Amino acid sequence: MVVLPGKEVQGPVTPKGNVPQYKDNGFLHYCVTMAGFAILTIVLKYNGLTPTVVYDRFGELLGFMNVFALCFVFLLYIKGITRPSTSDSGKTGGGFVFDYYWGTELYPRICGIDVKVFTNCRFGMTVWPLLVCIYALKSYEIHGFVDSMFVTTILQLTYITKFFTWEAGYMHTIDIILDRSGYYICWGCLCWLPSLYPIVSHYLVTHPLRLGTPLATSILVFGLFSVLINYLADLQRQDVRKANGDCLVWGRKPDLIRAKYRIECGEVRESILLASGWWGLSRHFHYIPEILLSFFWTVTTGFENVLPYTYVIVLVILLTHRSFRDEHKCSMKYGVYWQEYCTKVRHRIIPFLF
Ligand SMILES: NC(=O)C1=CN([C@@H]2O[C@H](COP(=O)(O)OP(=O)(O)OC[C@H]3O[C@@H](n4cnc5c(N)ncnc54)[C@H](OP(=O)(O)O)[C@@H]3O)[C@@H](O)[C@H]2O)C=CC1
Ligand SMILES: CC(C)CCC[C@@H](C)[C@H]1CC[C@H]2C3=CC=C4C[C@@H](O)CC[C@]4(C)[C@H]3CC[C@]12C
Repeated sequence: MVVLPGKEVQGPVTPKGNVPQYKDNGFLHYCVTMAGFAILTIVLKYNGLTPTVVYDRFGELLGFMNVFALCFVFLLYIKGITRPSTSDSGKTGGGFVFDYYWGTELYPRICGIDVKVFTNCRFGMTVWPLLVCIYALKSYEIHGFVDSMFVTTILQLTYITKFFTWEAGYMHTIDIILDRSGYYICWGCLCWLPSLYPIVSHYLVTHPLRLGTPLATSILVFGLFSVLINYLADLQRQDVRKANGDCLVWGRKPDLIRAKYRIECGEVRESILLASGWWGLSRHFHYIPEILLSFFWTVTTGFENVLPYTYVIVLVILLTHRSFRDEHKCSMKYGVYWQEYCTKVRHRIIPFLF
């Protein structure tokens, strides 16, 4: 976060009128981390050691991370009250338990390091691919090449690589602009994400399944297609806003709503809501390929056990709940303009159904 070069980018203006600054070096960080991991793995191998010790002692690591995260969240709670980094901070009035859960600061920084970028991107989203590689290595040590592990590894790594190419876009999501740095986001990214998100790879170490080339290839192709759609949808709204609507969407002039909103100091600003392309099919169409992808990387485990499907199930709940939270936020922010968008695009996630 500190040493690697990157373009300075700005996040969206906060309710208190602050404009957070970021260094866009996420993709470089990801490449350096993965290359570092590969080199260390080779060095360890030459010395008769292996990184798969992380798999063997994962319970202990997770136990430590839990204690660390709970203490860290408490320190953030104190910091937000006594030494906040910005004016987007303070108690909510909901009492200690709620403030501990929700956090007391939107953009805490410690020694110049943005805490949420660290916990969400540089820890949670970084530990995930490392664990996926470690579990794949462990499986290889025990069973040799297994196609189900190969397919799930490729799909998860492609998805995570996609995330890092788009990390600056993530700075515009509700995790960053709405959720404070408290138990929910912080413990979630330090403990919940590393234990739940790579669960399929963890499961396959002890439950290898030979799919055969036709099935493995089909799952891989469908999975890669799902990542592509999800990526294109996220990119579409970003590109339309960057071009201020002066561009083509699916070969046509885009259907736009120029939505006005007011920030807390009373200043009026304008933003674009895209009502065509992926964003004209439903208001959160991009959640469908996101869920399908997780299904494809999980179906590699077969249908014997529901355990590896935990992530897919949680994701369906999380994204449905998120669509409500996000729409509440947009409706508060844009008022009649959001209603206009909802009238044009009637369905929330599944076109013609929901
Ligand atoms: N695997 C996981 O655990 C999860 C993955 N994801 C993925 O992360 C990515 C981003 O998540 P997402 O929930 O979309 O979060 P975002 O916050 O990026 O999306 C919602 C925001 O986009 C803007 N917006 C909404 N509708 C439109 C529109 N029609 N045109 C232009 N802008 C619009 C609004 O922000 P504004 O205020 O700027 O107008 C809205 O708050 C997705 O790919 C999603 O699938 C998400 C959650 C969990
Ligand atoms: C405490 C728990 C019950 C809940 C924990 C929630 C968080 C760990 C997760 C909530 C939203 C998640 C994410 C949102 C969007 C993302 C973009 C995507 O491209 C990659 C995944 C992620 C960063 C994802 C990560 C976990 C959450 C922050």
